[in-house]
Amino acid sequence: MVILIFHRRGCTYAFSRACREPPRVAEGATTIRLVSPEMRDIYWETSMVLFRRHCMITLEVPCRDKSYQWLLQWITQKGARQTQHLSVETSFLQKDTGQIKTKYDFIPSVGQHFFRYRGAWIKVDRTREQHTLDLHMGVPWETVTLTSFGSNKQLYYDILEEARTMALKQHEGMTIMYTAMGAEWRPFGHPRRRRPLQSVVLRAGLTDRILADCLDFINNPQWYTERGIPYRRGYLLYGPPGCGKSSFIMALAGELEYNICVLNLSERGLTDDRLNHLLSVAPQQSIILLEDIDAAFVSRQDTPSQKAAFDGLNRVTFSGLLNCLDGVASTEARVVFMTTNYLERLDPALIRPGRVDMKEYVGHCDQQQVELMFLRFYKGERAAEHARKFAETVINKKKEVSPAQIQGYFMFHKHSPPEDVLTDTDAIWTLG
Ligand SMILES: Nc1ncnc2c1ncn2[C@@H]1O[C@H](COP(=O)(O)OP(=O)(O)OP(=O)(O)O)[C@@H](O)[C@H]1O
Repeated sequence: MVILIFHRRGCTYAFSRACREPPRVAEGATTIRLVSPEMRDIYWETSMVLFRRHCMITLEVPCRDKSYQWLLQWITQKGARQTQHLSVETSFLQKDTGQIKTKYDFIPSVGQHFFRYRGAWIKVDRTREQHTLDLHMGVPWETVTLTSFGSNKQLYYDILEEARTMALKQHEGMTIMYTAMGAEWRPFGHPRRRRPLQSVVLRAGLTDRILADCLDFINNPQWYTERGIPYRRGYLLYGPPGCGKSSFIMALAGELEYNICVLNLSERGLTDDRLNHLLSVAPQQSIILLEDIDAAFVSRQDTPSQKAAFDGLNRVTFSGLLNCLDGVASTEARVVFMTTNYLERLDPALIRPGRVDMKEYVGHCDQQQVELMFLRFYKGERAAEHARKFAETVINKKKEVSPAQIQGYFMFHKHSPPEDVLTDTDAIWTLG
């Protein structure tokens, strides 16, 4: 068999004349001069066809895949070269001061780009279908294809891992809120800075009790598997408005390093099937939050006319929700939080153990909560004494007061000395 060997761009290639074997880098080969430039081109083209067939590896990432955006951003960071074609992605970041900063990311636009990774050149083809839509998002269907020499799949695995880690790092210390769009979850708004758990002041022991229960649940999947119990846990926080139910769930998610998937059960078009699907594809490490759960359904005690008003709205049914909650089985911890202002309006079937494992009342302030809230707002030598006095005055008024009202009052007196805050307490109930 005749082996042809030639040298091109620093590499020496060899292939059989009969073209039955793929070309390979020849061991110990020396460059040979081919008789004419035409011959050289023919050999080169032939060898490249074979080379592509046998020695190129491509990875196709469709826009519906979770890693699609990560990958585009990673490629930009790695410095896609030989391209002047960029598209912009605008996002918002919350700084430590709470200020929102606008961030512009340039990502490779539709077309061809090249970058180098671990010594290998990689070609990026970002293509957009003109006639195919991603039906859920209503945007043209896109694909990114990476092509590189060799047959090492590990290269792509490493790229995807790096892209994922880089994307997660960007949101370190942040809580991402997801909302349901079609059949999938999409982040909405900007990722929020984690709220410290102790900034939500609940009755003594309540925060620790819920946190300990969540941690126990998350850290013991084995316990559930061994007993054949679905690995999920449901929580219900009920109580008057402005007492910290939503704020606590946000802060708890931050503490657990979870994100939050908010589901609006009253949404038209949220059918039982869609709900079921959404619950089973919720992002990893996320809390499913069903707020104001009482507003989504008519209770069994409601009048026929009230029930009729709900009919035909193409919404999730009560029995559909019960089934979905039962069916939320997944290999990783599934945490569902529900909130309501009206516990008595909830159907007992919804809050029976298994669907709701822990029910906690989050109510108006007691003296200790008022004191702690004061201390979170005012510092100084006499802060403890002022806090005690303020809390006594407020509680002695014998009127219900929510933490939101106390917070509003402190914000009104943001620039007042603590002494003034002690004298104007009636304003707590009259401010906005
Ligand atoms: N216990 C608390 N400690 C600190 N701040 C609180 C507390 N409760 C409420 N707040 C403040 O009051 C505002 C409203 O709170 P939040 O929305 O969490 O109340 P909620 O109980 O969920 O109300 P709703 O039932 O109306 O949804 C927030 O800005 C929050 O910071």
